[in-house]
Amino acid sequence: MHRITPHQPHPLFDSAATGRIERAAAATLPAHQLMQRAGLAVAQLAQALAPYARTVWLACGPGNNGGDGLEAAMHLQRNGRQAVVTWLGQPDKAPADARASWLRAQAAGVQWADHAPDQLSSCDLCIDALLGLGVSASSSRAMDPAHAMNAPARTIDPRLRACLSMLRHSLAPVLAVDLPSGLDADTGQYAPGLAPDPGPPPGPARYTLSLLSLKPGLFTAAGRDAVGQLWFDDLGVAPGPEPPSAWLSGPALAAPRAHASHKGSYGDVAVVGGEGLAERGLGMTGAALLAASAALHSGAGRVLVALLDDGQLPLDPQQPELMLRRFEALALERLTVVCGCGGGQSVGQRLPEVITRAARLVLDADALNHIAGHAALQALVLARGQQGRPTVLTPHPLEAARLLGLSTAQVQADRLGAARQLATRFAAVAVLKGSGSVIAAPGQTPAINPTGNALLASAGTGDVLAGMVGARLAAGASPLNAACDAVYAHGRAADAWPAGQALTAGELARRLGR
Ligand SMILES: NC(=O)C1=CN([C@@H]2O[C@H](COP(=O)(O)OP(=O)(O)OC[C@H]3O[C@@H](n4cnc5c(N)ncnc54)[C@H](O)[C@@H]3O)[C@@H](O)[C@H]2O)[C@@H](O)CC1
Ligand SMILES: [K+]
Repeated sequence: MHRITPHQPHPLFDSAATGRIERAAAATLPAHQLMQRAGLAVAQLAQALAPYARTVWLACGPGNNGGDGLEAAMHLQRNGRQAVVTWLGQPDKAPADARASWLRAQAAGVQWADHAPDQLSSCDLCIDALLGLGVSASSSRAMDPAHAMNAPARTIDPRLRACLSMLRHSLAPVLAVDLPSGLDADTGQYAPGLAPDPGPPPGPARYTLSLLSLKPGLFTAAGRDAVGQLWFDDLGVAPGPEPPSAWLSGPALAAPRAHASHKGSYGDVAVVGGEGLAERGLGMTGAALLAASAALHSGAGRVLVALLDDGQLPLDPQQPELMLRRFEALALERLTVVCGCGGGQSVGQRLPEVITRAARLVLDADALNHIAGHAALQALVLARGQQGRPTVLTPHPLEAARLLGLSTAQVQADRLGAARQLATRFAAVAVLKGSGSVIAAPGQTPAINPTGNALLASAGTGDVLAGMVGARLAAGASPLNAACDAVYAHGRAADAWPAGQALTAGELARRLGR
């Protein structure tokens, strides 16, 4: 068992893949073995997290997730804790493993209760074993048109609802078994009717022990807020031939710079964007300058900026290293172009040339919005991808929704699926930004980024990311590596941000080289 941190990459397995791993393992093991290992792991982590807990309340659902909780209750009771169990299952309807663990918990003398004990203190512990992987199975059935047509909306057992509410409002720490209950292991979204009430995320003392595999939903969408501190136990089972459904990104290997190198060794980035104030009264040159600053501080050899402001700004006195250029003066065929940051309406007329001529290309913000509205531009992006010319798209969920002709909610409902769809549709690397950014490339296993936090929810941080991707592409990284490394470093910079200091995009860009 170990704690999961962003320092290392990990393979992720969705609910279907986890099911296959489980069935393969179960076929070679004595009956009930996996649940016994799961329950023991839960009890061990519970005791390590709450060594002074006298009482442990275990909320156990009707399926095998509840079975893990019952098994853990037996160990905790035997180890001298008062294990108080609320079990929502029924002996005659429970899966065989869960029923066996119920019998073992009974024999150990756990206490049965309808709800959480009143006197739980912050030293005690709650264990959330209500729902695990079963939620994903029910969600995928609900999304299957064949079932969705006839399936009535699921009614939620009021006892389940009450237990969920107690856990979510608990002052005692909460350890979730396998997944925070209600969270879909594949999408990181809560199943209908099981989401917590809107409001700030749960308190700090929240833990999740993922069993057998790490699942994508733990790391994206609502997953990151829900899981708290994440632990993993593989239950002694290797994934075998099962390919990962996704990867959790890790840090890039440091690439030392040769002494015998010069600015030309690290490539030229050209930023095309930043509509001027004169155009429509909406000055957006700052966005392009932020992207350029990020490229500069990420190590690009030279950074050129073609502002869409009719030459109003000849020099950025804060960043004299940036070389301002008229768009017509850019030798696009030799450049890595970052296009769209603050591009407004003006970027539209530059896009056909940029898309067809740029050697390497990052498309962001208004470039993406224009492309979404113009089928001819979409065809040009696809064509360059099909010619094998490096292209990275960096949409946030709304931009992704426009590109795919979906709603933002549909994109968020399946972030991995949406990123994969974008990558296929445009033969490009797609970075779907947001909590747990997803990076997808055509025909490759997608990655989820583990770094970053809500400090990044401020104006201009997306422009900084686009510049970072551009710098890596210019230095020769593949589009997928450039995107994964930039997203990771962007989040890492936010994670290392000094407490109590506001994160601004300009400062974020300046800190990148440190
Ligand atoms: N699959 C595995 O690899 C292993 C599974 N184990 C445990 O078993 C769990 C999976 O067990 P199950 O497949 O029995 O599933 P769960 O126990 O997660 O859920 C099944 C129950 O939840 C109900 N349910 C599902 N979706 C619901 C929704 N949207 N609203 C309300 N109720 C809903 C179902 O009706 C069913 O009663 C794992 O998460 C893990 O904790 C472990 O014992 C070890 C091995
Ligand atoms: K759970």
